[in-house]
Formats: sequence, C-alpha cells, structure tokens
Amino acid sequence: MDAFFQENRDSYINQVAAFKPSRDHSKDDGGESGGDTLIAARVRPLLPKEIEENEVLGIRVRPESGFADVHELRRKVNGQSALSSSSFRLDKVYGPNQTSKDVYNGLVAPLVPWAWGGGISTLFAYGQTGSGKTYSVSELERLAAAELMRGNLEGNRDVYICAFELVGKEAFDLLNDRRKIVVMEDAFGESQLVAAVEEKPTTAEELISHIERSMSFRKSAPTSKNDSSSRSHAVCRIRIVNKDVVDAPDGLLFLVDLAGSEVDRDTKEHNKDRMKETRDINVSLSTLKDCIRGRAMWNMTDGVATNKRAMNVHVPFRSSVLTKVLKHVFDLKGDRYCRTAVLACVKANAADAGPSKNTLRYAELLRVAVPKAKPAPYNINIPSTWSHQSLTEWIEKNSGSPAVSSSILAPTENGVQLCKLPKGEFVSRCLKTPNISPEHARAFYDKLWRLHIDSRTARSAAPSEVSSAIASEDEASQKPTAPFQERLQTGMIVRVKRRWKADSLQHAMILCPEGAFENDPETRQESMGKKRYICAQIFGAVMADAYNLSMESKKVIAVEDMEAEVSMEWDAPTRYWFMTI
Ligand SMILES: Nc1ncnc2c1ncn2[C@@H]1O[C@H](COP(=O)(O)OP(=O)(O)OP(=O)(O)O)[C@@H](O)[C@H]1O
Repeated sequence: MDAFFQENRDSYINQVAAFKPSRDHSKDDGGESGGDTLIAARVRPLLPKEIEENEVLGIRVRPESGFADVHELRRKVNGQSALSSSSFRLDKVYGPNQTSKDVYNGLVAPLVPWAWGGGISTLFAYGQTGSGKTYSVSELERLAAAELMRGNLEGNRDVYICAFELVGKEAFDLLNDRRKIVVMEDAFGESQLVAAVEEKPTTAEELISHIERSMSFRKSAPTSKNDSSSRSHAVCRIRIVNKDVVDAPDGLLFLVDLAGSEVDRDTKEHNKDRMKETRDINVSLSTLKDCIRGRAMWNMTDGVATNKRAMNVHVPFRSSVLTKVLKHVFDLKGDRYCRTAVLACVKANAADAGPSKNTLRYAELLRVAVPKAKPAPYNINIPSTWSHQSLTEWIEKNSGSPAVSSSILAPTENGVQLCKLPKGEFVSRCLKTPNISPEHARAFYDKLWRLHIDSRTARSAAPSEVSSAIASEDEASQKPTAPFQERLQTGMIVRVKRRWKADSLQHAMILCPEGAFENDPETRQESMGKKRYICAQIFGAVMADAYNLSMESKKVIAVEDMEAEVSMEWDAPTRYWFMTI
C-alpha cells in the first residue's frame, strides 16, 4: 500500500461505505443478456496475508442488480484525495461471502444437464493472477462431476474425460505426464487432440480423482502476484456418449481455467520468454473475447443476418490454439447450440482496483444484451417464430402416426427453444411417447431441422449484401485483396519499418497525404503525388492488449517505409483500439 493511500485510508473506507450509485447508472443496466451465455463475476475474500498487511476492501457487489462497484483513491491536482468509483453490470455477481456452491447453482448447474442431453457447454474462468480462478474452477469441477455421476440425470450415458493445458501454441496432456499432444482438424473440420489420453470413469470419485491428477500437472512459474500462478490455459473436457440414441452427437462439457492476465506493472521483472508468454496469453484472451461475443450475437439472431447486430458478427476462432480447440463452441457453421458461462474473478482489495476494473470491463464487453425488438410475426415455415401454442399444434399435425406427445417433447418450449435442443435429448423425449420407434423419432427431428435450416437460409439469402458481411474466419480469409499500398486511405493502420522511438511500437495511423493542407492547388497536387503520408503514432495502452492513438505525435512516412496493413478495431466502451486477429 503506498504512502498516499496509507494517509487517506480512513477517509477512503468512510467514502466507500457512504457510496451511493447514481440514479441514472442503476437504471442503465444494459438489458438482460442472452440465456445461452451468462457472464458473472466473483470477488474473492481478502486472504489472511492481505488482512495482516492492512489491506482494505475496494470492491462491493450488488447481487440483486448484478452490479460490481470498484472504488479507487485518486490524488487531485491540489494534492487532496478523491474517491473514483466505477460500476460494472453483469448477469450475476458473487461477493466474498458467497460460496462456490452459490456460484455453481447460479452459473454452472444449467450447463451439466445440457451437456448430458447432447449439447455443448463451456465454463471459462479468467482474471488477474491470484484472483481465484483455479480455486473456483476446481471447486466447480468437483460439483459438476458429482452431479454428472450422481445418477439423477435421465438416460444411459458413458462419460469420458481428457485434460490438457495450452502453453503458447503447444498442448500438453495432463492425464499422461504432460506428454505433448497435437491439435489438428480432421477431414470433417472437427478439432482432434491427437495422442490425448481419455479416461472412462464410472463413479464421481473416479472422475474427481482424474480432475485432481490433471491439476497437479499444471505448469506453474512464480509471478509477482501469485507464487503458484498458472501460466497456461487448462482445459478439462468431459465427453458424454448417449447409449440410448446411437447416432446422437456426444455431449461436451468444457471447463476452462484460463491463464492469469497480468497488467504492465506485474510484468516488470519478466525475462524475454516470460514477456512473450504474457503477450501470447493476452492475445488469446483478446481472441476469446471476440469469439464469445460473436457466438452470443449469432445465437441471439439465430444465425440470420437480418439486422445490424448480426452484420458485425466475427468469430475468429482459428486465431488462437485455445479457440481452435474449442471449435465446437465457436464455429458458426456448426449446427449445435452452446451454453456458455464466464466467471470473471477479481480480488477484493483496494490496491488491485485497477486490474480488477480491467477484468470487469472485459467481462462487461462479453455481455450481449438481448435487443428489445418486437418478436418476429408468426410464420408457419419459420420454426423460430412459433409460440408454445403453435409449436404444440405443429407437433401434433406433423409428427406422423402415432403422433409424438407434444406435452412430453415440448412441455414449455417455444419454436426457438425446441430447435436448440440437442438431437440426443430430442430423440430421447420422443421415445417416451408409447409406440414411437427410434427411426420415427429421428425422422421427426430431421423434419424439424430441415424446416429450420431452410428458413434460416432463405432469410439470410434475402439481404445478400448483409449476410456476406458475416465473417466466419474461413470466408474472411478468402477475400481477394489488392496490395495494401494500393489501398492506403485515411484511418488505415500500418506497420512501419522504423520504430517511432527506440521503445515504441511500429504502428501508425494514416491521417492524410502530405501536402493535403497546401493552399496552392499546384503545390498540393505535386506534394500529394509523392506518396508520403502524415501519420499519427499508435502506442500501447495501460490495459493489456489495448492501444491508443497519439495525435500529439505525428510524422510524415513514405509508402516504401510501410510494411503491412494492421487490422485494428475501435472499441467504444473502453475507448481503446484492439487488434483484430
Ligand atoms: N473464494 C475464495 N475463498 C478463499 N480463498 C480463495 C478464494 N479464491 C481464491 N482463494 C485463494 O487465493 C489464492 C489465489 O487463488 P488461485 O490460485 O485460485 O488464483 P488464480 O487466479 O488461479 O491465479 P493464477 O492465474 O496465478 O494461477 C489461493 O491461495 C486461493 O486458495
């Protein structure tokens, strides 16, 4: 704790206690996010060592409204102290007094039956090093394992587990002495973990013991924040095979403990390798952000590019090994719906308020609020427009003879919800109607899906220029482009051959051709023909992986000194630039 904080400690505590969120802010909740993607934060308690060091609480949560308030102590120009508070709205927030069981019940419990039914469920935990990711994930993994094996979930299933960690571009098997494994895409476009060991536990104890064994193999190196910090992303994949419906796709439950994100001041003592490692981690977290947001928007628009939100969907899952491994979760071409939960872990202490703000800001960016649009009008050919009532009628008329019982297949669901149901779960529900054979149930599933896909394709095809703007990575990378030197224009960011200063980045934004401000038209024409541009410097911002534009630092750069276009995008909420990977 610095001297300034020490001097103003009591005043800080009193101001935090007296903090009242502004009326406007408490109203501005950004709407609810989609039910398929839930974003939560967990504030861990102060540890005994932190209490001993007189640390104070700097984050408070308001669980009823989903807000976390972060309070920083600022020094005003006149030397006096002032409280600077920032509020972040998430789907759920858990305070220091809440247990892992609370987090499990609110965030993870719905993921388990979804994967059991044949769906894809993923939990990500991320945050600053030492913020409680590993602590939370390991407890949530145990609770999920117990639920999976308890025998309460319906149907016959085999459960398999594999666990691996990703360090930079390499993957290591955590159930096989950290032997190297290779992540490859097979001929069907599925991500395969070549040479990974998969265990087949039959009891909760066995499953938990595999999870614990895998954790003991995590690569760790000391950081200034946490002595046993994890420097890798750890992925535990539980695969659930449906023995009742043989051709049903396997359910998948991914539990991902992401490597700690570190801010600049934590990386001062790193050597070159550690700096690279940190950079790789930050890049993969940035890619993950784009993928989670893209997928959530896609789910919300049901994969149809009929509005502006869908136009901006970009899921660059091939840009990092982590998202490549999780291809099932992110690939827009896949036809399986996913449920995703993200747990942003933060420390409660005032000294770490800055990094905690970054973590919560990242979490807020992942939330995709449901648009307050009017529901689409009913159309008999578009299942996603069907209410529960119209769905019930459609099932009764279209499920063949004997008819599938609509109250068993879709007791509460509407059209959108039934289309999202994993195949295994759909078929299992159909089989509960007497005299329905597996072939009958499968044919009925295919009938609904054909209608759903046809309606999606028809709607996407209508506004063709809009749907083509949806960028699955494959399509984006196939676009023919002229050399960047022929496409130079204001606002383009380029990598230049020479650094601005010895320690700065090599990126600059093109502002205008040199001579654009000449009054004399002839002189202007002449100098603009020289292919030299006034450019502004781009420099690294405080937030990991974010960049700023410096209009104070400009210079003229010739085209031949520019190496390549750099794709960056402006992020309005944080007011920073981020690399588009
Ligand atoms: N909710 C909690 N209650 C009590 N102690 C906690 C809680 N969360 C974390 N801790 C403790 O805080 C310390 C750091 O937690 P943990 O190792 O899980 O951090 P981490 O975010 O995984 O760090 P890294 O990224 O560096 O691995 C550990 O001693 C852990 O036991």
